[in-house]
Amino acid sequence: MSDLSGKLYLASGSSSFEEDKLKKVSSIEDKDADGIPEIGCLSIVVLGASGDLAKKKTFPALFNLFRQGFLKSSEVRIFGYARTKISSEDLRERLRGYLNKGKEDSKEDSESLSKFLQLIKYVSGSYDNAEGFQSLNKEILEHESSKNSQPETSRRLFYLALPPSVYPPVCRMIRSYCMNQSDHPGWTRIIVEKPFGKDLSSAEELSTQLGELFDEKQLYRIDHYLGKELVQNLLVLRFANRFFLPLWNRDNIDNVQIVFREDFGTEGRGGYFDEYGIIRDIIQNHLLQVFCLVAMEKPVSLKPEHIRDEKVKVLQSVQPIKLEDVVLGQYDGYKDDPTVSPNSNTPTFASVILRIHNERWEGVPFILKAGKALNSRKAEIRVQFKDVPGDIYKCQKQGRNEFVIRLQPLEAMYMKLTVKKPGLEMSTIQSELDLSYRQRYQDVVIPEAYERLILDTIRGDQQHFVRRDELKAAWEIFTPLLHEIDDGALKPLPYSSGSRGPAKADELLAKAGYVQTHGYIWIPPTL
Ligand SMILES: NC(=O)C1=CN([C@@H]2O[C@H](COP(=O)(O)OP(=O)(O)OC[C@H]3O[C@@H](n4cnc5c(N)ncnc54)[C@H](OP(=O)(O)O)[C@@H]3O)[C@@H](O)[C@H]2O)C=CC1
Ligand SMILES: O=C1O[C@H](COP(=O)(O)O)[C@@H](O)[C@H](O)[C@H]1O
Repeated sequence: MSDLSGKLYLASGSSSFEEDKLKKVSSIEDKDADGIPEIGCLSIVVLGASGDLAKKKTFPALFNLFRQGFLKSSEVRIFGYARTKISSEDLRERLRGYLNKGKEDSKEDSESLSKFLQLIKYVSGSYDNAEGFQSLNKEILEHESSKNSQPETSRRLFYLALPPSVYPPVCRMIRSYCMNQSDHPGWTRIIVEKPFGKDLSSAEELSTQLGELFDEKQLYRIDHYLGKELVQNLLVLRFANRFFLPLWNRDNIDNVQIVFREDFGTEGRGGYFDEYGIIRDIIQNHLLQVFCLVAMEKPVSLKPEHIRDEKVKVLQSVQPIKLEDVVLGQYDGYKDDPTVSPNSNTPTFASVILRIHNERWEGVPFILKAGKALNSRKAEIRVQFKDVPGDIYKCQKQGRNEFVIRLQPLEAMYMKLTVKKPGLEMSTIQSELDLSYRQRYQDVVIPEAYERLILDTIRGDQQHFVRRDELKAAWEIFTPLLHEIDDGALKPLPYSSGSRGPAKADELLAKAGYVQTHGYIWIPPTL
């Protein structure tokens, strides 16, 4: 491998550890989505480096990419930026504990951690004045000149791990002081975190502000659910398997559930959460993205724009949400958090039925359900099929066929089906065809969502990021309901922490046509 100046990476001072890793990296990493070589000096700036997301997700993802050879010491420098006055060494020490998790024993990991930490430099400054960003730019330029990098080939990635209220000033500062001077093949790319606005008008306002500063091609609106292994598998599953093609429609499918459950509350994030609530935190983005991939039509090709075109179309086919199709809940004890308003009307649980007005899905309810402080932690898609017509085995009493995609934990797909009960008698039972990833792919470490999405950004692949019109269509669906909640017209029902959520949600599910299978439970296989 060589960069544009003809330097050989493997011969340019890389450690043997990195060399080994580099050899494992497939050649695809060297090209971006347009086929442009993805090499050259890379500066990654984490804005909000002192925060929660940065330490829990962003830096660990960068470390994993480094360990696997996707970020090379010879090219990369990582800059943390925030207002907090700490030194580079302080930041490295803060991060060490988070990056070390589960890896303390391996000498190889501890060496690579030290090397990774050395790539990090911290710059302190405010989010709305020139001085800090000029210092940041100076550091980036120093890095670029130390690598003899020209603007034509330099790459600058800005990760906004910040509250959305500061996106506009920060983006103005980046635009004014920190842009790479060339867009081709060098670049400047910006990753923005959700929530992108609070409703349709605020999201559009934010999109307009960012759109005045950057091209859509430079903006990567991250939704980390799009980086999860089984979410990335959805289109493959649907469009590369003959099994599913004829079944995936209103003739065969009775209802679809997309469910997110957490067994802990808002812990430490009560102030943020109370302003947003579960619909803005989880349903309008994460679950709706999954919904798109389950319900959209086949794209013309795998080009990011073709996929995103189909996502927009299905979102635009969603009918206005009816209030009778919504159940909200708030767990007991939520308001004990001093950062939460004592009169809060914010839902920590919601079950919402979406109905699609198109040829494939007319009449099939999609139930999107999310809750905090429930009795388990999992995220899954549950596709329930209709009853067998002319049921000579009386299977109906056993329960319906279901196809379940378990996004987390313990990634799996299983199909619940009726089989003959083994033995002399002719009777039927529910069983499953099971593809459990931990058992089937024992040697594979499933990458973290953030890891994959940051790598996609470096490669210039926007497929798994939210496009502006997609975001608008998503807010169009939920804004009327959110305004009803914000105005207090819809109240959350109380539920006990550690429960299934409000009983009304199960009633809504039954009303939507979901038939619970009694006496059957899927048990993830053990190795
Ligand atoms: N934390 C998580 O698990 C997740 C977070 N996100 C999103 O990621 C982004 C960052 O989240 P998170 O790290 O939790 O946020 P934090 O509240 O930890 O904020 C990040 C940093 O931003 C600065 N900051 C905080 N509040 C303000 C403010 N009002 N004005 C200016 N600067 C401020 C602080 O740095 P300093 O004071 O040093 O400048 C802080 O360390 C948000 O958009 C969030 O919605 C998305 C998914 C999950
Ligand atoms: O975006 C968010 O996601 C997390 C859940 O992410 P997961 O990958 O662990 O499922 C959620 O806890 C948080 O409230 C929300 O902001």
